[in-house]
Amino acid sequence: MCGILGIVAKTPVNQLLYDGLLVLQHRGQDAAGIVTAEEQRLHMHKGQGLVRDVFRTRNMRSLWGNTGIGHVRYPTAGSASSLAESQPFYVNSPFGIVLAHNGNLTNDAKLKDEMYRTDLRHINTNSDSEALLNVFAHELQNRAQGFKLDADIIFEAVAAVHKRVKGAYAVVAIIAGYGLVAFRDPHGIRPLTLGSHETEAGTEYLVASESVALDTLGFKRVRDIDPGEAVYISFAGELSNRQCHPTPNLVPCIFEHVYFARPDSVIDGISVYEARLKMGDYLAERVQKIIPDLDIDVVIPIPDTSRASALQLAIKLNLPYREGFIKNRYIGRTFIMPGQASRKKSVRQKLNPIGVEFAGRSVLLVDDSIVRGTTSKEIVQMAREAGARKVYLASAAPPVKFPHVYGIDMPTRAELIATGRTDQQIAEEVGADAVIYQELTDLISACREASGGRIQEFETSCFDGKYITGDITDDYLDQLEAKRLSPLSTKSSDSALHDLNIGIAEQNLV
Ligand SMILES: O=P(O)(O)OC[C@H]1O[C@H](OP(=O)(O)OP(=O)(O)O)[C@H](O)[C@@H]1O
Ligand SMILES: NC(=O)CC[C@H](N)C(=O)O
Ligand SMILES: [Mg+2]
Repeated sequence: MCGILGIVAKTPVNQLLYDGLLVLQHRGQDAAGIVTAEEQRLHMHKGQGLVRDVFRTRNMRSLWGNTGIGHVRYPTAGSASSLAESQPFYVNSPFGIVLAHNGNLTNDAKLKDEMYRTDLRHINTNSDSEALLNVFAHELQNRAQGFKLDADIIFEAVAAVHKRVKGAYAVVAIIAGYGLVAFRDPHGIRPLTLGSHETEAGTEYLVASESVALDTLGFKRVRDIDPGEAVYISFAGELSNRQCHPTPNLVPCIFEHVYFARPDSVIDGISVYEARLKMGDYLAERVQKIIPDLDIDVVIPIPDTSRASALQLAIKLNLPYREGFIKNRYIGRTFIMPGQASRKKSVRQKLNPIGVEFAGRSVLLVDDSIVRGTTSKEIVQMAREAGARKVYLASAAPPVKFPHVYGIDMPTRAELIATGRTDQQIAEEVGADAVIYQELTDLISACREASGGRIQEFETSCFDGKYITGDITDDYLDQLEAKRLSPLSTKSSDSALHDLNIGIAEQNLV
């Protein structure tokens, strides 16, 4: 899952973009990039690593202009960690376009083939986002009359993108000389929100993956961008919008609410925090059913993401809630790190138990999700080493059993701890006395209730194998897995760790 951000302001945007990317850092730790625009001129700086490591003062100084976009990257299925695939991407024709993408395309192989054979465009990386940029560029070029461009032409180009592209895409882009474009796929799988800020010089606009960026940067939330909709904001700050798909249907990714998004964000009108509290309520009922005697002395969250659900679960069951694991604040999220070796090592570096909370007690550990089981195995063992009498493990999400193809790196069934195992076998695998999973219907109810009943359907494929875009076949999943399991792919994602902060790309694009 990546974080994207676009701003059209009245004064230089470099610092706003930097600060905005910092609050979206939880969505991608692999690479970061910013492009700013001064009319026809684009300035880019991007590199591998965290935002704070990629941008130095000298880089910031070169990012001139009152409009800009930014990206933090978490590489998805099919693509490895590499500088070449860091975003935003640039294409010089037509006009000069830069684009930042959150999501994952499911027909990028076909698109790349079409680019080569029909559209005569060169794609130089394995990134699906580069293909997406070139489809948009091609559709814009087909419609532009000479060098003249207006909102209608841009919206027709986005409509054409919707026809050609499948999968998940929330996008911000800049067209040199014109303005900022933002659009969302017809199911709105990935989030995208719009905010504004009034100044004496006029209205400024911000588009971001999560509302937390608006809060931090002093913008007011206007609304979420609708699925299928495109918004165009000229450099002068005039906003136009259009629904560019004939049958848009909001089916947002439920994993944003389980794990990805920050709890202080509001996505499609759902407070992520409230959704997680409700997950805790439902999970409490499951715990009561599976451990009727409630032989549990204490409820302990696995920091950070499970905290809200764990707290609510403890309240509901009338059990004490304690912080039994202390998180090292300098270690990032482990699940989105590339390579299993680094993820495993980081869990131990990240979490350390407080002995007194475990010694002689029966503990209920609560996590938001169990995916590969990397975290669970380590923390159950830590709890035992700290003297716990019994260790139960509850997950606010159901077992993750299917690859995620819309922007989360869960590509092979073999990697998922729930594949081919019963709950009892999973408990044995992680060393717990029992594992208690949320039911999928309850997870959906939690999010539906948090939406006030407005959103009926969620993208839940990693739990039930039902893919909303309708193009995911067994063959597709087999190919994805084969690609992922090839030695070349493993090597590139693990070795990427050693490259962190080494590769930096800087360009003044004219
Ligand atoms: O079963 P696994 O493959 O280990 O994946 C699931 C774990 O990874 C995530 O934590 P992460 O450390 O990424 O972030 P957090 O601090 O936001 O909880 C998630 O919250 C679970 O704890
Ligand atoms: N997680 C994401 O949204 C990734 C975007 C894009 N598919 C990439 O790999 O860079
Ligand atoms: Mg976690």
